[in-house]
Amino acid sequence: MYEQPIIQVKDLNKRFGNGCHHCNDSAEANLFKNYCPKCRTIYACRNVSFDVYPGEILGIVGESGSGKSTVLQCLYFDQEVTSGDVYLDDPEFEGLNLLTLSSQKKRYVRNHKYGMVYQNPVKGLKMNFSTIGNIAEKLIAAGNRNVNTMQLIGQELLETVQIPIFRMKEAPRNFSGGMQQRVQIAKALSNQPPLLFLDEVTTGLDLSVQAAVIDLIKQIQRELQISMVVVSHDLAVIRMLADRTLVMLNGEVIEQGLTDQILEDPAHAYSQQLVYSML
Ligand SMILES: Nc1ncnc2c1ncn2[C@@H]1O[C@H](COP(=O)(O)OP(=O)(O)OP(=O)(O)O)[C@@H](O)[C@H]1O
Repeated sequence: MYEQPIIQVKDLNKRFGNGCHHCNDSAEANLFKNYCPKCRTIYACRNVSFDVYPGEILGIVGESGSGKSTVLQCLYFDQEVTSGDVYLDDPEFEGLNLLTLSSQKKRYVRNHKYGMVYQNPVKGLKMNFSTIGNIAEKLIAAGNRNVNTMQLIGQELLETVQIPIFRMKEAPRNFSGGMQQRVQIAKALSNQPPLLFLDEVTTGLDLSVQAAVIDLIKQIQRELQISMVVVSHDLAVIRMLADRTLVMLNGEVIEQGLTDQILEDPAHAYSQQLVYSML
């Protein structure tokens, strides 16, 4: 049976700067890497298009500065896009380009339909709130009001991400990097979003903690069947997590396909370099 993508992203563009006649007319031809050598406008992502299917993990891999985080930030409305269309398979938003919604509606989408785990936990958590308070914050934003229910949901989520319940009143600033990422994951899952964005969630963690966070993400995907977009500069992380992968370079998607296919037979020279550097 043909399955409808949970999210469709079409021709997403984000530039930092106004552009000039040199790059506006023909960005493709006149850029050096991802910027215009005349006006220094940065074309952080250019014509990025992809679909994510229900229960699928889509990986986005590429070197630092290739535009991976910008794509997630545009989808999560942290950045205003320059142009592009994003459609969610949801009766509430049928046929609506999410990028053109009012800020109130965008907030609604963030609170009810999306979860986000940032590379830097400081962006995703209130470091001085209690851990359970951080989860409650997202639950309240999603419309929950019953304190007992929120407490129960919070405890269940902390169990899922293996944070001891007796530490739930502690602030995340007391926790290790791996624990902070786990709290972010619990918070992101609290509104039961159909779609989760994860930005370099294992970067900066030591190898055994990285492996534990990756196992947790796989377990969540298996048990909850949430669709995910996982961004990493590390192809080894993408290999462990993603069903399909986009390879980005200088703001563009240069290759996409099944992760196994890209690993076995990378078509683009840059993807080949990424794969060989992993061996
Ligand atoms: N607020 C900003 N102002 C100007 N340029 C920006 C801004 N944010 C990102 N950029 C530029 O956009 C490009 C893409 O950055 P982005 O952070 O998306 O890359 P990335 O692939 O996620 O790399 P990293 O993993 O190092 O964050 C880079 O050239 C970056 O310098």
